[in-house]
Amino acid sequence: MNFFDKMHELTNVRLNEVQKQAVRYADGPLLLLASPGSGKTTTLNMKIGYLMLVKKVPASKILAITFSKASASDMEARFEQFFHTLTMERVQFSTIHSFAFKIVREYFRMNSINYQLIEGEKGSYLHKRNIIRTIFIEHRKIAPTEDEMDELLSYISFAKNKMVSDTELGKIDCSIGEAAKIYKAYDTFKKQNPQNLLVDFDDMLTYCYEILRDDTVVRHKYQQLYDYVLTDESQDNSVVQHEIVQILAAPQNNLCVVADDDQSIFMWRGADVSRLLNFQTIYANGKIVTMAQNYRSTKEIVDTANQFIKRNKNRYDKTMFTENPQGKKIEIRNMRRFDLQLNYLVDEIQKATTPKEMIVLYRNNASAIRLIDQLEKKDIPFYMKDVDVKFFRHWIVEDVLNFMRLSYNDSRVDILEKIYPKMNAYIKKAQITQLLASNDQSSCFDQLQKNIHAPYQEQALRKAKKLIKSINSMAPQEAIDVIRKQLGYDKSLKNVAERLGFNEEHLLSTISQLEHLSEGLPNLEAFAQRLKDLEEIMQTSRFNKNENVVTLSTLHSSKGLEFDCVYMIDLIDGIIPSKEDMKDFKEGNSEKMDEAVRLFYVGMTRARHHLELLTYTMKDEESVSPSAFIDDVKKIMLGEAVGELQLSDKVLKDEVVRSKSVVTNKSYQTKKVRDIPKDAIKSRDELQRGTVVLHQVYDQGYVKQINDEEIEIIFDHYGAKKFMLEFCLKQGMLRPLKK
Ligand SMILES: Nc1ncnc2c1ncn2[C@@H]1O[C@H](COP(=O)(O)OP(=O)(O)OP(=O)(O)O)[C@@H](O)[C@H]1O
Repeated sequence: MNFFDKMHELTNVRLNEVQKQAVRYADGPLLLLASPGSGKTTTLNMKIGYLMLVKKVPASKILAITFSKASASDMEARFEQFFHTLTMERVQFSTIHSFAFKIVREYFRMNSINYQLIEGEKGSYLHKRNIIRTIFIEHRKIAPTEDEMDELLSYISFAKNKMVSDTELGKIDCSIGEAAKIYKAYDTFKKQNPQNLLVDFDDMLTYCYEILRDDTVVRHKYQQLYDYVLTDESQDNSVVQHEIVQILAAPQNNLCVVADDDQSIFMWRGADVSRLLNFQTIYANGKIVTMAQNYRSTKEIVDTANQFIKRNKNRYDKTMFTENPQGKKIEIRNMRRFDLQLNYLVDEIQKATTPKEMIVLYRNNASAIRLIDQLEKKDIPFYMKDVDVKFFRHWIVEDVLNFMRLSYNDSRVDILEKIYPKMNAYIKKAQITQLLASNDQSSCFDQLQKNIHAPYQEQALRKAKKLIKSINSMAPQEAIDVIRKQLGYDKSLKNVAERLGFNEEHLLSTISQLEHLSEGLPNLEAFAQRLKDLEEIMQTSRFNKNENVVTLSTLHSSKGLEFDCVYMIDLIDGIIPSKEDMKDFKEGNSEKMDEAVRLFYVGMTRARHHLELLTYTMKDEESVSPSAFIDDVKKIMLGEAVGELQLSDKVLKDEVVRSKSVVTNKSYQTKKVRDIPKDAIKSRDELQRGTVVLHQVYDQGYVKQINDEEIEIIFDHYGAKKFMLEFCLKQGMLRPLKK
């Protein structure tokens, strides 16, 4: 009996002709282009079995590399299931990181180099985040916000993974001033003691690559160790990862690269799909086999997704097809309002007999907050993939809670100190400093009345005191409304967004989410408790993994999964595609738009039988436009040609007017660089001791000291602060005060 018949008998899987061809092709470089659901994991496993059982290759000579831990264990489990009766030998299934780290550890040991890992385990002073934070403060003279930290971490990781040279660092899109300098300082810091290196996850890859490149002994050892190298999910590999694989497979190049360029969605992490697109340039004798038969989804879903992805031009042209039955139509639901989408979804989940066959997909984690609130209220359990509790730690949430805390006791100057610039009481930093120094236990507002800095402050303080006291006995929803509108918090958010280039819409939507979460709660304590509870519910949802419950996931985390029913939600312009995707696209750069299309495609192809695309036209009293991708899908379903993307003008106009960016998981690429004001001070000659200036962030102040490198300004509200002069001039941070 031949190998394939035997496998059919044992596993009940009969490989198709293309899959067989991929299995048999053992010698030389092979790119196995696999459409979603085409059985790539199945084929890869069969190939390993074929190498061992037919070609008699010892398991120790085969290296199988995957991108994530989950796929390494998934491959191993499937291999075990297929072959446990046929062989006792075990193949090495590694993630690229664990394999690289093995080589690095061994090299360091041999050369008596000590190292310390600075990523993974939180809390230590020498943690990657802490080091970068300290360097940021040294350079920028101010602490980074959480968003800035995330953006900087992404930037550093991206540069490392893309192997960007020092001279090219400045060309990477990043809104953090001096990002390149911080990057270099971080790298230098890690290597300051060559006998005791600090190593983060990205360094494992870079060191591994450098060792393999430069150390002939180590390189030969590993090249001889493995006769066959196979890599899964290779569309997610970054430049440095591709380099490592390329060296390991040489010189015989018995390399099998399994990938789907249409599912490449980690460009923002440094994934480099061009390596796949240039496979036959890299390997002149490289063979490309396309596995396009989808075994997962109905014909309706496969055909629509296949047409949809063809919108992207820079890809291997393949036509996904299926022999599965036609199935139901893809449902497109355009609701009038966001909350109707929410109600509908909760209803659907509640009605489902096997909720574990259901997944809700969204682009941004923020989409899950109100959904889990509703699910919890209805006592519906769920499993959340890659839990992200950032929302509950957001500074806006902390601000609102601080307003509420102050309402219990307005003598708490420590709390007032955190929120005074965010309310319209004209309180200055110097006044807070005075309050902190005094031992007075009376109301902060009463104390401030004794020392007002302008006549108009008297009434403002009286009003603020009254409002803050009043919110204590209000229902939380009403209290938040007072904080937003009467205490001036919304206005302060708009100011922050304008000055720092934050996404105003995202800030307002965060506070508006909070307001919704407070609906129906009786008092402020209940509100604070509700936030804690929701965070805990989210965290503990991981224990529901194998239960009969619905799964919630970002589109990014859904790769590799399959479900009977898939609900893709919040499909509006501004989210998918995001404003940045649309803006770049209009300006002739389609990279980000192409990735958004792939993300949408990954979502669609998770569904076996039932796919619903949900959108709406109103959110938080504002009109929004259904995603341009929904129009595409509609046209495909009606058999119409898909033309130019019909992007919503409204979103783009808003973008221009408000000059703000959108939040997605791709922070380093999506932040918009703030426009430099026309009247910004550009020369050092315009500044001297005593010059009164307006700073983009801290408002009015005067120059206390200035030299060629630094400028120190005393601000009316924030006291003394030092800045790098060059940065201030280049970024237009200072403007002259108009008389
Ligand atoms: N030749 C075949 N005949 C029948 N079923 C098959 C065949 N090959 C694969 N399958 C089935 O198709 C489904 C999808 O296979 P697999 O999970 O390997 O796909 P995939 O290519 O890894 O998908 P994705 O890229 O979307 O994650 C599995 O249920 C698998 O058993």
